[in-house]
Amino acid sequence: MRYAYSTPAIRAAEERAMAEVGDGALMQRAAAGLAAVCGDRLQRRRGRVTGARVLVVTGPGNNGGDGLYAASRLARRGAQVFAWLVTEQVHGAAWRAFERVGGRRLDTEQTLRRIAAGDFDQVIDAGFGIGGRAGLTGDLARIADATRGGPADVVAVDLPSGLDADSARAGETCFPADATVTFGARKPCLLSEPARSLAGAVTLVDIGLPLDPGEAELAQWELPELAAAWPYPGPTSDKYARGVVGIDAGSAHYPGAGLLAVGGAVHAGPGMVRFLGDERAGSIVVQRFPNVVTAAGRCQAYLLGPGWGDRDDARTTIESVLATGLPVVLDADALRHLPQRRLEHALLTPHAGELARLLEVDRDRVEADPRWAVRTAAERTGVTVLLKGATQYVARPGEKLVHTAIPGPAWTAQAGSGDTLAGVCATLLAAGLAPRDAALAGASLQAYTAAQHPGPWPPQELAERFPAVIASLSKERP
Ligand SMILES: NC(=O)C1=CN([C@@H]2O[C@H](COP(=O)(O)OP(=O)(O)OC[C@H]3O[C@@H](n4cnc5c(N)ncnc54)[C@H](OP(=O)(O)O)[C@@H]3O)[C@@H](O)[C@H]2O)[C@@H](O)CC1
Ligand SMILES: [K+]
Repeated sequence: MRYAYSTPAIRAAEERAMAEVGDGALMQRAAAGLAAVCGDRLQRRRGRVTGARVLVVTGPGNNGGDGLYAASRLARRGAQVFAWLVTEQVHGAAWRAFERVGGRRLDTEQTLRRIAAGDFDQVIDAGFGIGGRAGLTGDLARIADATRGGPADVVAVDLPSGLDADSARAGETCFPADATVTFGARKPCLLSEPARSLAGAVTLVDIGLPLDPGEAELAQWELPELAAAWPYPGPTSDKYARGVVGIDAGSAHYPGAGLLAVGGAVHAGPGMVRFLGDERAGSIVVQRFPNVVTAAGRCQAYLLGPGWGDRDDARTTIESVLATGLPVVLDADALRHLPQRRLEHALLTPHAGELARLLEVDRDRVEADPRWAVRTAAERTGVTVLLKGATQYVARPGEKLVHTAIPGPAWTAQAGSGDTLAGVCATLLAAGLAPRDAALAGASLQAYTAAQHPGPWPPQELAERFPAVIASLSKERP
């Protein structure tokens, strides 16, 4: 599990740590970790650190201090180090250390000229860290622009300047990095798209911040969580132990949605799938999946909504399934017909547009603050909510911590992916997983499968790769 902490939590932990080890020690630990990563990257690119030309884009606060101290360490390994100052203000002790090793200050025009000439092997972005605000202005924006796409390896200190540490937003202007070295704990921006992609490969340096996962803002699943949650059958499992899923998806207008939802469910390993939707959709489903049953009967979880379109009995269908008290995934068109009361046993799986409609806000508001949106929806509806998208957030009512699924490539951003995912989640509910784990496991499986099989696979073909991935995951089980 990867945890991310908000800036106030990190600042509070920093104070506790500083009370113990004193001022300065944390920065030295940070600078040592940063210099190690920068040195390794130089070594890999050019064979050695000696002779490398390194520019530190130096901000006025401690982020700038980290960068200058790290550059001083690289200078002691033979690098030539330069600094461009964002303002005249600079961390005094770090600046003196930088000057002592022969570090040189460049003015803006010299810096831009050298960047344009491809003169630097590495640019250390030590503009702003957790004290930073979204967006860059003035000469710093020019320098970031000039560096972008050039030959220098860009290493961000703590987080890329121009990002807001606590937000998923990418901002209009920022300093995209090839790698980010972050201190003490990950920041929410480093786990949330679109900000996440601007940070490159993230290394977490332990500087001894006393942080408790109970204070975390975000928790991202990794393979061990997925493998541990996945319901592998035991030696005596029968189809009811594995779970029977009832799927009402698709319509005469959208018969494909039924097929896609069933495809997701079938390839996630249910005991049985009952197709309870439109008759024409049902005949296509059975042709493709003869193991699917169309007769009504015992189910252990349901999926309602994909490809329903407009349907007169939407509300009554939802109510009758809710009345069973069995777990249910409410997806797509079912989300337009939710009862106006707190629900139980349901998992809602909206994308940003559907969540915006649910919350009666603009889609921009959801995209600007997805954690707020998913938490608010969970509080209002009383059930677990999975917000689908480039980062997939899961919130439960009464819980501040928001989880995210294992991230995957944008190949899954296509029509039909949501239908498939809803089928997987329903299968996991039928197997007895709690809604939060079903949401995280379903979304993680789909993303991880797409990462293992990159390319424009249609969702139904990606689903056909689930079984092999599920089998291989068993190696990760505790
Ligand atoms: N936490 C820890 O344990 C440790 C933390 N460490 C390091 O300290 C970093 C935090 O340092 P920090 O508090 O000095 O703030 P920092 O990010 O350097 O910003 C400086 C000032 O810049 C300004 N400013 C911001 N954005 C701007 C913008 N877009 N355009 C223009 N100006 C802008 C803003 O001032 P304002 O304008 O708001 O008055 C802000 O206060 C942290 O990220 C890590 O690298 C490590 O040393 C190890 C231990
Ligand atoms: K930075």
